[in-house]
Amino acid sequence: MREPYGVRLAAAVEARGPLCVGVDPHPGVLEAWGLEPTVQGLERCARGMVEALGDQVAVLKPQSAFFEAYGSAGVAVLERVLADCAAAGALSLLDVKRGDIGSTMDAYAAAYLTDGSPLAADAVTLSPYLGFASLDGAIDVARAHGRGVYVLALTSNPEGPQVQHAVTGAGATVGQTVVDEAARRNADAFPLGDVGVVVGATIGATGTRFEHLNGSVLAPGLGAQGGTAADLADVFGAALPLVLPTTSRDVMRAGPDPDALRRAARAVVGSVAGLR
Ligand SMILES: O=c1ccn([C@@H]2O[C@H](COP(=O)(O)O)[C@@H](O)[C@H]2O)c(=O)[nH]1
Repeated sequence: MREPYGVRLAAAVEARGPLCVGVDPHPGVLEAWGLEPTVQGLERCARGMVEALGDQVAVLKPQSAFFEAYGSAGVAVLERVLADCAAAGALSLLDVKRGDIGSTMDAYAAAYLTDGSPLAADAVTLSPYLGFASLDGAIDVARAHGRGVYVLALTSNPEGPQVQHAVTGAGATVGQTVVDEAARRNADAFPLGDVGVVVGATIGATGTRFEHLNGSVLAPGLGAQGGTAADLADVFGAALPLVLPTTSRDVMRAGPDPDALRRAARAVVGSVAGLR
């Protein structure tokens, strides 16, 4: 029986430091690595990232879109990348941003959160815009299998505030509502619940309150999107101990040399570890 995701995440961060490195085999990254934009290039890049960092960082986050772009052969590479993460001892967080009606969410949960599925990851990203409760079935499946979810709350892109800063009938912003719904599902968990949220490092001070969240906050946007370690302090303040910063291109551009990738990842850990 696998321990709960929140327990496994806390242990991984304690052992390896607070960092999630994204595995985004973007065409520009393949080119910089001297690889062709082919399935072979995709596999060399993505599995090279896990070879270099799988025994170094707490979490690796493959971005599904860059694998799906190559069709079934690309998805097969993603399956191998997820298996590599498990073998290397890094938690895998599959960035798929799924969100649908409950019955369809059950199928996504079977694909990404169920033991024995070739695409199962330790955690996945989910979108709450069909209503947070539409995700409850997937959250239940994640829990039953010692896995976790990260729900989009305040994303790192400049278009996010149009939706996420809107105020609901109950008087809270949409982003705060997502954080509060996650907090309800994490009540009483120790040291962290299994329902995380995604909040960009780029969003500035929004006044969003995290004190009851009791879950992980995935913070994308460092590096290529302009976010810095100092921004994390502004965005999260006292909630910094919950924050799992994530960066993809900023580390990947150091490759393909494995030592250079490790140095790049260590530099990011160093820049954020002192803030916590
Ligand atoms: O709000 C969000 C949610 C997810 N992402 C994803 O994270 C990486 C960021 O890549 P960088 O190269 O570090 O910019 C990418 O896969 C996004 O889809 C995000 O950026 N913001």
